[in-house]
Amino acid sequence: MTQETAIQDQIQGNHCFGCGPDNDQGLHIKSYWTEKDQTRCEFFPSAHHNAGPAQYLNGGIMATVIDCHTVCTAIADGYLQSGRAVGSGDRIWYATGNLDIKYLAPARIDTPLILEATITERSPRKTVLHCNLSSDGRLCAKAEVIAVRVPGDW
Ligand SMILES: CCCCCCCCCCCCCCCC(=O)SCCNC(=O)CCNC(=O)[C@H](O)C(C)(C)COP(=O)(O)OP(=O)(O)OC[C@H]1O[C@@H](n2cnc3c(N)ncnc32)[C@H](O)[C@@H]1OP(=O)(O)O
Repeated sequence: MTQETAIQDQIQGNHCFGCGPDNDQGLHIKSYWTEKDQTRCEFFPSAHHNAGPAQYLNGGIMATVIDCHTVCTAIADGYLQSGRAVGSGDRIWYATGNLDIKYLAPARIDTPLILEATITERSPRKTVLHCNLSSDGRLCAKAEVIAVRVPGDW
């Protein structure tokens, strides 16, 4: 279940700091389906995304990329569950209801992050996802996210 076009590039008018193609100063993450209910994102940190020590990545940036990768996965899944192409017709939109992160090890600023999300539960109003964030072959954070469906004009 691989695809060439990122989920984010199939959705119009997204100004989100983490995932919006329409945000000039954003992180511009890109997420792709890998298997049924699973997506992957590779993110290259910039030098100014530091934590206190210059060699490590800021935890808020880690939270942002996890948030955006998982919520975009929930949005894409919402379209698929409705039998529609992602981004087609009336907007299907989810917001973060809960983001529970465990920071397990520091992530280096000069190494790409790999995010792997899995949908673990879905209902008409919410989607629950697990996400692992790895860097340099090491699991640096794991998260549980609840994405809640909101109206298209949210
Ligand atoms: C011009 C065109 C533009 C198009 C553009 C498209 C852009 C497309 C890409 C965007 C990608 C964004 C990626 C970043 C995502 C963000 O950063 S969003 C910003 C951060 N989040 C927020 O600001 C959300 C603020 N909170 C809220 O708005 C509301 O509290 C919520 C979360 C929508 C929930 O609303 P609600 O009416 O309380 O929901 P409710 O019906 O009571 O609950 C529904 C279900 O969710 C559960 N739930 C609700 N809240 C929670 C919670 N906090 N914790 C746990 N469970 C919860 C409930 O238990 C319930 O579960 P079930 O009973 O069904 O099992």
